[in-house]
Amino acid sequence: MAVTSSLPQDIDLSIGPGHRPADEHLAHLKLGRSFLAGPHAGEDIIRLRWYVRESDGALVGRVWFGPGAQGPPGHAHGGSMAAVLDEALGSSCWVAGHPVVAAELTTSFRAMLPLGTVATVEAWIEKADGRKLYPKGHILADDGTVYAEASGLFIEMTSEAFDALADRLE
Ligand SMILES: CCCCCCCCCC(=O)SCCNC(=O)CCNC(=O)[C@H](O)C(C)(C)COP(=O)(O)OP(=O)(O)OC[C@H]1O[C@@H](n2cnc3c(N)ncnc32)[C@H](O)[C@@H]1OP(=O)(O)O
Repeated sequence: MAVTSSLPQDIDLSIGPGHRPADEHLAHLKLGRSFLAGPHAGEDIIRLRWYVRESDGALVGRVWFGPGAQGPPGHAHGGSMAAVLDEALGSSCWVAGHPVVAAELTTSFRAMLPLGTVATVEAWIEKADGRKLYPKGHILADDGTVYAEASGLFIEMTSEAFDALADRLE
């Protein structure tokens, strides 16, 4: 069954009585926007390109965190960095021939990443044990500063599970 990718207009995220918007509590801070709550305009959240390093097969990315990726004022949301690392660690397995999904992901945030920064992502398979892959990765500034690093357990899909997913591609 194909998954539709059209933008739904009728998703109801309202909640029952006894709640008021958290924005009202935060309005005095003038945070403006956040990675998850938006508002988002166009494609100014994250842009990235993945590469495979020819010397060792590691996955390397160049990533830009835009205004829509905001967490703390002017800096990247931890979830935005975790999302990049999730995809990086998973993709390091896929490009090595292992179609995986994430089972566990541990992320350490080491330095705040200013919005507008272009950073480098690196990810590689640290260890493999049957269907269990243990990739690691990090997001680095051009001067070597580590913004965030991650390790995870990724499970290689069975051929039946992979075929079932392939059936859902549009
Ligand atoms: C080019 C394309 C690039 C794409 C990159 C994508 C990167 C993005 C990665 C993601 O974010 S994927 C989305 C988030 N992940 C999920 O939605 C996965 C949800 N979980 C599952 O689908 C299943 O739980 C899973 C496939 C992970 C495991 O189910 P299985 O039935 O295939 O495996 P099974 O339960 O037999 O477990 C196999 C082994 O893994 C272990 N295991 C499974 N899930 C675990 C878990 N969550 N934590 C720890 N260990 C786990 C399990 O104990 C067992 O260990 P042993 O072999 O030693 O007995």
